[in-house]
This record gives sequence, structure tokens and C-alpha cells, in this order.
Amino acid sequence: MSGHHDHSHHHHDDGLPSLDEIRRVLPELPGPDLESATAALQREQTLLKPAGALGRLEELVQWLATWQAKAPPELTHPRIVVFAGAHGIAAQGVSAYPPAVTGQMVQAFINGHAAINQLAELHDADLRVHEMDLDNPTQDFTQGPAMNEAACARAAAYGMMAVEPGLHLLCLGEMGIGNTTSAAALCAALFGGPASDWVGPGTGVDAEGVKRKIAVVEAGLAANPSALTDPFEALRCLGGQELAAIMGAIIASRLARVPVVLDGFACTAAAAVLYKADPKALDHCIVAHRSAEPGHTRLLAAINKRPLFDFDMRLGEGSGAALAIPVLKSALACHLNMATFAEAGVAQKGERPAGAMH
Ligand SMILES: O=C(O)c1ccc[n+]([C@@H]2O[C@H](COP(=O)([O-])O)[C@@H](O)[C@H]2O)c1
Ligand SMILES: Cc1cc2nc[nH]c2cc1C
Repeated sequence: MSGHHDHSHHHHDDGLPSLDEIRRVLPELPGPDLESATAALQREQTLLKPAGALGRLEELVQWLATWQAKAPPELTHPRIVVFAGAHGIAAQGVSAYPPAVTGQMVQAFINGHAAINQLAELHDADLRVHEMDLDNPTQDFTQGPAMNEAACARAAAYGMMAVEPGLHLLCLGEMGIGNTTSAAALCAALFGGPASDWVGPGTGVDAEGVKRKIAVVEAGLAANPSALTDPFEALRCLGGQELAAIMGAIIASRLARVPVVLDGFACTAAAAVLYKADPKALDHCIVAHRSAEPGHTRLLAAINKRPLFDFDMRLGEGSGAALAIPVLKSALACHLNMATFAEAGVAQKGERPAGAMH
């Protein structure tokens, strides 16, 4: 030990946790609450339906109970958080839209003009939009790390602050022109394989654009050899502020007992950083949908997640995650309000018919 003033863990003067401190929380994250899971399962088994007949709706209620640590679980306070970040590589022509759209869409979210506004309102979810330093895009990662240690840690800590105890569900989303290129580079660093395995059309670039994206991802990996050595280093070198914030929000949710719904490709890529550091770190997360972005299918396999639905969506901004809210509410309404066999006076499986001859 080096005495009282050990500065070896990159403590920042701003009092925010460093990436190393975030890394060291992972082994200490709370596990599943099996008591609540069991209580929810026991009620499920009494309800008026053939055993297992509500399929994944039954699983979802168990999942809510397990990670809220509450039986029955609740879903009157869902929150949707959208983090917006600006990417240096957006200047390389990797998106079908100009970089300025990131800030313009933030304004649209504030004005209630976007798809996510409609979904949040329809499903009574509290929508929060966090704009992350849009005037200061990350560095172009083909030239070196996208973020320095402090910027990445600050973004992660900012994401952690978007979570409060008492929330029943957190739906995560992102907005960031260029971030499918960043996410593809992150996936290639985390899981290997050629850049072409992870790159797709994003907002809708043509075949030439996809080639350009592949070249940018390859150049990014070549310029950041350290990204292959560690998941948090991959995030710092190839990620973006909104992706670091999503990573932080996932950890904070686990600590606050808030189950998490992940959205599409970039959102899942940010989560995959944690999976790579500790496969149990995403046990409190579900992936709402399979994005139309082709790399998402490979990414879902890499983190061992099965999405709830596949609607060919590729919007981002938390839209897929928001669509999981009515599914979860439906599952919970059945769990809370159905009658039991006994209450309804309906015969159980294998019960002897009343008055049957023997
Ligand atoms: O959610 C997805 O899977 C998804 C797939 C393609 C594009 N997006 C959205 O489009 C933006 C990134 O696309 P791009 O082409 O600029 O890299 C970003 O704002 C995302 O929210 C989102
Ligand atoms: C218009 C537009 C809306 C979006 N929402 C999330 N990503 C987006 C990208 C674009 C281009």
C-alpha cells in the first residue's frame, strides 16, 4: 500500500466516479430477488389459464418482480430516457443525414414532434431527453480515441444520474447522427469479426455509404489498438457520450432496482460493454425488439438476448423500448387482476369431474 494519498485510480476532482470505479461496482451489483420471483410464480400458477399459456407474458412478470425485488411488481411509473450525443465521425459522410440533425431532433423531442413523444404520451411514460454536449462532438475515432478518460467517465456518470429509485421501469434510447458507425466499431472491438459483420445502412445510406462505413470502422480499430484490450477502453475509444450514458444508466438502474428495456442497435451495443465486462450485468435488462439494422441480430446472439418482437423498426430514440411498455402492462394486468381457478369456480387440470361415476 502506498499510504494515505493513493491517486492510482484516476479519481477526478469533480467527485464523479472514474471508469475504474464503475468497473469495480460490477461484481457487487445486486442479484435476482428470488423471494419476489417465487411469490410472483406462485400467484401465476393459481390464475385462470392453462399452465404457461400466457407464454412470455408470464416470464415478463417474473422478470419485473425479480429485478424490482417486489411481488407483485408495479408499472405505474415507467420512464423513457433518450440520450443525445454528437459524433466526430459524423463528418465523414457515414450517415444519410447531416450531423446537425442530432440537435434538431432534440428540439423536436422538446416540442413533442417526434415518434417517441407519441409513444410516451400514449403509454403514460415520463419522457426525459438528455442532450450531451452537442456543441462538442467526440473526436473522430479514425484519428485516435473518441473520448479521453474524463469525458467518458463524465458521460457515464451523467447517465447514472438519470435514474431514480421508485421508477418501475426504465426504457433507454439514443439519438446521434453517426452512431450506428460508432456502435459497429464498438461491436467489432468487443466481439471480433470483420467490420462488414457489424456495419449496415443505419438511417439509410446506400451501398457506397456502407462501404465507407466499413472503411471508417476498420480505420477506427487500427487507430485504437487498446480498444481490443478492455470493454471500457473500447467504449472510450470508439463509443460516444450517449452510449457511455446508456452504460451508466444500466448500472444505476440495477443498483436502484429498476428493470431496464433496451432499444435498438446503438443502445444494445452500449449495453454490450457491460456484458463483456460481466455477463451477469445485463440480467435486469430485456431487449424490446430486433432492429432492422443487420448487425443487431449478431449482437443479440453475442449477448444472449432474445428480443420481444421484430417490427422491422430502425428509428432509435427509444421507440422500440417504448413499445414494450404496453406489452409489459398487459402482462401485469393479467397477473394482478385475473381470477384464480378457485375464485372463478373453474375445475383445475386433472381435477375429477364433479359428480363423476367411479
Ligand atoms: O435503433 C436502431 O436500431 C437504429 C438503426 C438505425 C438508425 N437509428 C437512428 O439513426 C441514427 C443513427 O444512424 P446513422 O445512419 O446516422 O448512423 C441515430 O439517431 C439512431 O437513433 C437507430
Ligand atoms: C429524422 C431522424 C429522427 C431520428 N430519431 C432517431 N434517430 C433519428 C435520425 C433521423 C435522421
